[in-house]
Amino acid sequence: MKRNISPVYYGDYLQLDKILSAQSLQSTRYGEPAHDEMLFVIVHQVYELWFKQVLHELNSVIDAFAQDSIPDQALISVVHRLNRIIQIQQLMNDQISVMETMTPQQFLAFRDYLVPASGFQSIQFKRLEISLGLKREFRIDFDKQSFYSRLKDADRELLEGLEAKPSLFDLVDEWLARMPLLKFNDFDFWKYYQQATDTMLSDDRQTIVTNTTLSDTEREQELRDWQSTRDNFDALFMQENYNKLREQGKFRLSHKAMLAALFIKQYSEEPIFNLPFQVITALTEIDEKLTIWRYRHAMMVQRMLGTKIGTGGSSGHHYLKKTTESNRIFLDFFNMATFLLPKSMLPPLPDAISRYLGFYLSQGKS
Ligand code: HEM
Ligand SMILES: N[C@@H](CC(=O)c1ccccc1NC=O)C(=O)O
Repeated sequence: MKRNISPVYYGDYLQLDKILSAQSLQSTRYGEPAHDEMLFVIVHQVYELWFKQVLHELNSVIDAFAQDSIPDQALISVVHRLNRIIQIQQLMNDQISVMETMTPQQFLAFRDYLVPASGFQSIQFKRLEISLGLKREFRIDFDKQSFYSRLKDADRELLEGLEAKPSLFDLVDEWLARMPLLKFNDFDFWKYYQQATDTMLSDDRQTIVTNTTLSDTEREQELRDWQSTRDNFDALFMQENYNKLREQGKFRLSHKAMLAALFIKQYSEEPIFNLPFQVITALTEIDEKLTIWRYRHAMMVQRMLGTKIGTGGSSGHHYLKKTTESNRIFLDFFNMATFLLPKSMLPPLPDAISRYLGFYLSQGKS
């Protein structure tokens, strides 16, 4: 690495003149400055800086998955960057409590000056959602319209351009579906898996039927839930059924990707599956942390505004709470746990396959 020729000065390097003179308060334009508006502005600016860093990491991960093939070295750096995103998300979730040191009344001192701005117009947040894989058709109605009506033309065009590109979800789906692990000459893994899961489900049904503490209505409900789990299992082994449920929105991953992810989760301790397993785990964590952020933000809004409508025109708390469930992206990675078997019930892999999966570099002591 080359050494710098001219000396660097801390404040110049970080362009603090720009950052530290960028807190102009709306309240000063209309009267006495509201003391707490400074906190409100700075907290938002800090969020936007972290969004920038998260997008920087996320875009490099998207680039890696967009390549024709992804070598293990690239996956190592993908996992590293995804884990960095997770740590930043933790910070962003914790930061809600700093905002919550402002009381509702302190907020009301300057809230009216903010209309009609709101977090809806955070382009970086929307970029984050879209790049991860939130499709417009999944958004709730109010939010679908906000795309058209509440943004400046240039911002709207930028987001629409991004919606037309493959998201991280799309690329991960393709990557999983391409995995060559599912065909092993004469060993039909899924047939064995189906038998094992049949046993597990029959045991579950028996438990419901013989549970004397359940009322008739409770038992009927549990049996209905059991049947729905049974249907999901059947779909797993029959592509046509799977695709039907997928059209109804029960699954989002493609059938092939779902099977690959399940295989990876079941055999996560096999060395060649471990990195893909870490990718799946990190994406699950990112979805969970984003959902927690949405929930904490919605709670903060309830605390600040009760049931008042938002400055952006939504119903406020009610709208935000709904998005915590409807805007999930990697939900399949959570629900997949339904299909997991305990290690003791797993089909033993034939010798040739385990040898293929293992790293036979270590020879053991002789
Ligand atoms: C006093 C604190 C806050 C209140 C009362 C509040 C309130 C709201 C409300 C009511 C909405 C719905 C849009 C509307 O109709 O106005 C909203 C959306 C949003 N807010 Fe906040 N907010 C607060 C702080 C923050 C902070 C610190 C951030 C961090 C960047 C943020 C980011 C967002 C984002 C990204 C949305 C859009 C969410 C979506 O469309 O799913 N908000 N906020
Ligand atoms: N939507 C909020 C106002 C608000 O929080 C806000 C306003 C301008 C810029 C960012 C905001 N933060 C998040 O929505 C409200 O209805 O009070």
